[in-house]
Amino acid sequence: MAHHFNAPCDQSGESCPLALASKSGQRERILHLHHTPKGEEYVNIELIPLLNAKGEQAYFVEKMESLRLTKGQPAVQKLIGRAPAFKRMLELVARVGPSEANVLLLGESGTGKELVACAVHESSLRAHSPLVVVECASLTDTLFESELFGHERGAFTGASSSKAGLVEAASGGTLFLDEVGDIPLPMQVKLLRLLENGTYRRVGSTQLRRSDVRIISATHRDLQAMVKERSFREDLYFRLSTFPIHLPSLRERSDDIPLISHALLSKLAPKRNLTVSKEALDTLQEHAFPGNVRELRNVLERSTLLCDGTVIEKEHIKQALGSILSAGTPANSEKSDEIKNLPLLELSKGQSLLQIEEEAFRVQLQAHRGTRSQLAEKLGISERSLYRKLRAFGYR
Ligand SMILES: Nc1ncnc2c1ncn2[C@@H]1O[C@H](COP(=O)(O)OP(=O)(O)OP(=O)(O)O)[C@@H](O)[C@H]1O
Repeated sequence: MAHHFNAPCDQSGESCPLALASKSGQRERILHLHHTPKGEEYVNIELIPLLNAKGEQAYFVEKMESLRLTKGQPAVQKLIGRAPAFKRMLELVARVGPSEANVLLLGESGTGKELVACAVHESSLRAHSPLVVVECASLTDTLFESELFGHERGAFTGASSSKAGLVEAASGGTLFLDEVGDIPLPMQVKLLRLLENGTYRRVGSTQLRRSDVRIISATHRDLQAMVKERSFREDLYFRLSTFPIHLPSLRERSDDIPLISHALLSKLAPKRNLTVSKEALDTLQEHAFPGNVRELRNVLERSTLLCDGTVIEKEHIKQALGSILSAGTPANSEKSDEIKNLPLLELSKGQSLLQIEEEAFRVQLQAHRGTRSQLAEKLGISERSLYRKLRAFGYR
C-alpha cells in the first residue's frame, strides 16, 4: 500500500478519507504520507460522495494531489515528522496554502515557523512570486517603516536615493512577518491599513500605493494576552489571524525525535553513516528541548564531534546535553574544572530567573567583540532570538 501499512489506513493510526466521506455524506479532504517511486511525499486526498436517484451514496470520486512542488526540495519535505500533532499541523498547512487567507503561525522558538511559512507559500497560487521575510524583531521603529514601505529621496538624513520597500518586493507573492508581536504600536496602524485596503505610502511621499500581498505572520508570544494589555492592536490581531496554526513543540511530539535525529545526522555528517543507540534516543526523548528542533540539531552536531565511531551512544548525548545545560551535571572532570573556573554571578536574594538571564546576557554582550551572528552562535540561540532578547532587555 502507498502508505506502507499492512492494514487500511484507519486501522493504522491515520484517518481514512473514504470512511470520513461515507459517514458525513459530504466532501472530505485529508493529508496522507505516501511512499512513491520518487520517495516519500505528502498527498492531499479528496473524497466526494455521489448519490444515486434514491439519494443514497452510490459512488465516490477520489482525487489525489501531491502538495505542490516548486523548488528542488520543497519546504514541506524539509519538515520532518509523523507524530499526530505534527500531521494535524501539516493538514492545516495543506488546507490553507492554496487559499488567500492570512495565516498566523504560533509556536515556540525553533519549532519550524519559517519552514512552515515557506510551505504555505509554496503550496499557494503565489508560489512563483517572491516570499519576502521581514524580521520584525531586528528592526527599530524608524527602520521598520522605511524597510517595509520604502522611502523617497531626501525623506530622512542618509536617504540619498529613493528605495522600494519589502511590501513592493513581495508584490504578487507573500510577505512573511516574523516575530510580528515585536512590531511597535505606531507601525501597527500602518500595517493595518495595508491589510484592510491594500494601500501604503513610502516614507516622505504622499502618493498612495497599492500592493497585492498575502500575509503570513509568526510569533512565539501570546498575542491575545498582548491585546488584553493593549500592547498589540486587537483589529490587527483579527486581520492577521484569519487562520491560526499552532506548531507543536518537540516535547509534544517526542515520538518524532528518532526520525528527525536520523535525518539531521545524515545532513550533519553525510559521509559517516552515523546511527543513534536505543539508550541515546531514550535520553534525547527524556530531554525537554526548550529550543526545539534547533536545539536537537545543536545537540546532535556536538555528539557527532564527541563520537569517534559510527554509533552515537547515551554518553555522547549526555555530554552534549551537559554542555548546554547548567553546570549541574558535568560530563567529565575536565568540563567540571572548566565550569569551576567560570566567573560566578553574584545573585541577590529573590532575584528572578529572568533577571539572572538578563545579567548573564549583559556580561556576554559586553565581553563580545565579534558580530551579532557570532554572538548568537556563542549563546546557542538564533539570531532572531538574540534580537528579541536585545529588545526585551532594552538594548535598542
Ligand atoms: N519539522 C522539522 N523538520 C526538520 N527540521 C526542522 C523542523 N522544524 C524546524 N526545523 C529546523 O530547525 C531550525 C529552526 O527552524 P525555524 O527557523 O523555521 O524555526 P522558528 O520557529 O522560525 O524559530 P525562531 O522563532 O527561533 O526563529 C531550522 O534549522 C529548521 O530547518
